[in-house]
Amino acid sequence: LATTSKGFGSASKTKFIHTPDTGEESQQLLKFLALQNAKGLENIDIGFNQDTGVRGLFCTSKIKKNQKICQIPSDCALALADPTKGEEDAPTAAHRGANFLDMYVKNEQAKQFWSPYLDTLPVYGSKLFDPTPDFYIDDDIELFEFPRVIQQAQERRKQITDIASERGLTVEELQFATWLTTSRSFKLSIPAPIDESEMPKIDEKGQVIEKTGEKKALHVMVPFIDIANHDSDQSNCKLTLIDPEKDDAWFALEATRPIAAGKELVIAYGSGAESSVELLLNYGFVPSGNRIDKLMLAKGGDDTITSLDGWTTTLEEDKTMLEMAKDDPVLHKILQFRIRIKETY
Ligand SMILES: C[S@@+](CC[C@H](N)C(=O)[O-])C[C@H]1O[C@@H](n2cnc3c(N)ncnc32)[C@H](O)[C@@H]1O
Repeated sequence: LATTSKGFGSASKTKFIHTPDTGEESQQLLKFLALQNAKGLENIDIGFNQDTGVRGLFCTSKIKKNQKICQIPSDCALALADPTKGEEDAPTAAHRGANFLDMYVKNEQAKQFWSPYLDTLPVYGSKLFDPTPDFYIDDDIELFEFPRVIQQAQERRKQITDIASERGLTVEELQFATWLTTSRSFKLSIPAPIDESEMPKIDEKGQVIEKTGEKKALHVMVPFIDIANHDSDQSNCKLTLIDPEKDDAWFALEATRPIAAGKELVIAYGSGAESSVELLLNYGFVPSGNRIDKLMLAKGGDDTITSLDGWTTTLEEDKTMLEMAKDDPVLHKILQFRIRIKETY
């Protein structure tokens, strides 16, 4: 417990729910960002949630609604495609993983510049590695008993195998890079950089059509902000892009509600309304609750379920097995998912 001032002489206790991350990697990342003129770093601690042990971001002081809690210069972000081409350059998750390896890990100059960030990323098999179903063997994938999970996990694996051979990468390195980039990147819609070498376009009246205004989808990894965890129902901040048309654009973590000092800063991943199926497939975790699941399972939704008859086990059996699967992370995640779906149904 620490004490913070509330103003007017009254002091209140701030309950911290995290243990600060004092490790060398985090300290180097903060130093690197400070050198790049990042703002608001003092408002946030990188730390470990004392309940879950998961690394995340925690605010050190009271935050107002709409406050830009921290700002990271856009030069620090890692684009996962050529910004002039956007999705054309990286249409699938596996392409973005391959681009990450080529552009940052295997490019000596880029690797050196970004090493304070790259060193903070999860490594394969570590506590921070939360595998998506495509890492599982076929028999385990089947145990999810959910058609779209099985189909997409297999599809992802095929994409990875194809792109690995196309780009001269090993399947293992590309599978991990694909997980890393999918679970940590933000999809943006940005004004496409103007290609001055291109001939100006003329409209039917012979007027030059302004080259601005065109938007491209681009996935980027934003150091530091990518440590924020997800909350399906109670996020308190979001990522915003400030001045995207200017050279000195910024990525900001912006409060969507007032936040008390000590709270974890949590965002809503992806579209902001991701079902637990999407969260599992792209980020590798099953949230403890998720209002969006009701819409997903509803009649006419993406994953309509008309009955629970086809499942091999009941909700109660899954809950009993979950208790026994504490030391088996693969089975634990499969059961968490089955319980999430059945509870929603
Ligand atoms: C963008 S990273 C967030 C930072 C991550 N905790 C770290 O320290 O590198 C996304 C990963 O964080 C974890 N994560 C985020 N939100 C979570 C949640 N609500 N429950 C469980 N794990 C979560 C998952 O492992 C996910 O793949």
